[in-house]
Amino acid sequence: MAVLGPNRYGKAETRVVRVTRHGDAHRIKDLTVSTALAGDLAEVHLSGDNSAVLPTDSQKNTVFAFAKRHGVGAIEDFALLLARHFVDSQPAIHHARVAVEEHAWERNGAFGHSFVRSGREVRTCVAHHDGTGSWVVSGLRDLVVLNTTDSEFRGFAKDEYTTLPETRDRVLATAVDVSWRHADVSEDVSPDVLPDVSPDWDKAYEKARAALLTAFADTYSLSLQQTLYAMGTRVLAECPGICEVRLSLPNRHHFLVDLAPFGLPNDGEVFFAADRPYGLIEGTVLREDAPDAGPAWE
Ligand SMILES: O=c1[nH]c(=O)c2[nH]c(=O)[nH]c2[nH]1
Repeated sequence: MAVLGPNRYGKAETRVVRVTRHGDAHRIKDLTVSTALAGDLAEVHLSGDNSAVLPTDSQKNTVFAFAKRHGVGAIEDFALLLARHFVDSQPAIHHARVAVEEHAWERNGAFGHSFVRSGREVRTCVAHHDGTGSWVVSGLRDLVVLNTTDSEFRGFAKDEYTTLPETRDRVLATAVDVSWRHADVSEDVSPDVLPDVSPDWDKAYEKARAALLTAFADTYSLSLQQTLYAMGTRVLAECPGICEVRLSLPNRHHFLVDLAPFGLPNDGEVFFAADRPYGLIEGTVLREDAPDAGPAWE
């Protein structure tokens, strides 16, 4: 006998660009939005009764309509607005998860209407709402950083397969993929209304990003694991509203090239930047008194 397990459905990766026109000085928000709804959805799976199913096409349309109707400020507010809307408007839907990625653009010179896609990282968030509460995780990915010194890796365990030489000076590089959980998301659940009291998402983002970058640069690293912990603790120290930080750090290995065959020295000047395989260092840093995460990480 089979039974239906956990399930959800939605529209993945709706690409929406919202232009705001203030005279000649335009603004753009470029987002990828994914919705996922869960609730009383057994019948659609078991008997094919679609009466509880708001089509994923309608979910996509809602993203576009809300971008027009409410505008797009911080992506966390947009995600919460959508999540609350689906739960509040669909009797069968008891849980909504909305993930948003923001792709950064910069002004192209002094032109008000012209933009250059930025080489910056992608800003991310995931909002959950279940009718009684909301949870928000914010973050970023593809923040590529590199230190040319102040990184060692030695004293590690060795077995018969170990060939890695110990080093007291290496390049340390990674593409930061990080999410942080906000402890103090408003419980205001009124439909289509932004919460009265919500964290200043943009300020928290800039503070967390600055903390990550500073900790990466000023930590004398004995391992990427140690750097990960330093980055997580720095975010918690700088951002009181954040209670948990999850980091995923690929170790972008830079191998010193042997130039001796060409009669050349190589005193930490020429490296081979390998793309794979790569070490993947992952970890969570959280406050001792962090509240229960609920569905925040689902
Ligand atoms: O910072 C590092 N941590 C490791 O666990 C590891 N393993 C490895 O081969 N190089 C490194 N570097």
